[in-house]
Amino acid sequence: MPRAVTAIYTVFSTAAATAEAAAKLFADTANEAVTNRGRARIAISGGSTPKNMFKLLAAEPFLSEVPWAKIDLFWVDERCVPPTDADSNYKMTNEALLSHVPLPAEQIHRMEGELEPEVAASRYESQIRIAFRLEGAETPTFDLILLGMGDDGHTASLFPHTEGLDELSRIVIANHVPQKDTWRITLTWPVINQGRKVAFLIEGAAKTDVLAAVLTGPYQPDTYPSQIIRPASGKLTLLLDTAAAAKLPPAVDGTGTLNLS
Ligand SMILES: O=C1O[C@H](COP(=O)(O)O)[C@@H](O)[C@H](O)[C@H]1O
Repeated sequence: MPRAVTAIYTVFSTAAATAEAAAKLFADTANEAVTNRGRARIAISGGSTPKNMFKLLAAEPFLSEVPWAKIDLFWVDERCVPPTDADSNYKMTNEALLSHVPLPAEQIHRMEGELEPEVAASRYESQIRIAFRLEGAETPTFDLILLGMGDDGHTASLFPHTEGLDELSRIVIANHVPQKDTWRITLTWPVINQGRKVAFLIEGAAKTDVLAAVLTGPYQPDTYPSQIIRPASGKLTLLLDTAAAAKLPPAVDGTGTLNLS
């Protein structure tokens, strides 16, 4: 039985407004975590969607508002390529964000996509264990996990019908993606669901149908891996543009709620 959660979606008229809301969520959550726990541990996604948010975070007013010195930044997933490759999630983030902000290098925890996938996954799991000071079977609770969604319904690097969807005990895995003839490194879904705040940032008409299937269709996480994201907090946040939200129940004053059971 999937966990019951409330999905709260906010719909913005432009991609720029969606990116600004995501940047605000990042800044507010980082400040809240630093106030409450002295540090903020945030995991970000790659692909193309978060680029505008990263550019906003690298400029005022967010540049001054974000407590960079107290943030540990992690990735939700990575492609198995070197950090200089055009496909690298790290490269995009470095160019749009990291090279412009005072985030200390030792607090930037990148996945080593250039290594053999299993090695990269196990090294990243160790890196997380050290950063979170985990003991034994403890798993990490990120303050914020920012997710994207592909037009095939994948999230993180949990693609439809891949073995990674069955992993329940590890923190990080190498996931073989036959449909792309490649490997990916990814946080596992139980770890994503343990995040204090878990939010999707989704834009564009290419995602309209799959988003409606994920939120309003039957529960088929093997086909639509994004459906497996049901945070333990009981709340799932989605920041959407009008195109992505076009087939969801209409939002009232920009916000809609769906009880996922
Ligand atoms: O391959 C990936 O795809 C998803 C979605 O990317 P987008 O380009 O459609 O925004 C992304 O969330 C993930 O991090 C990335 O590795």
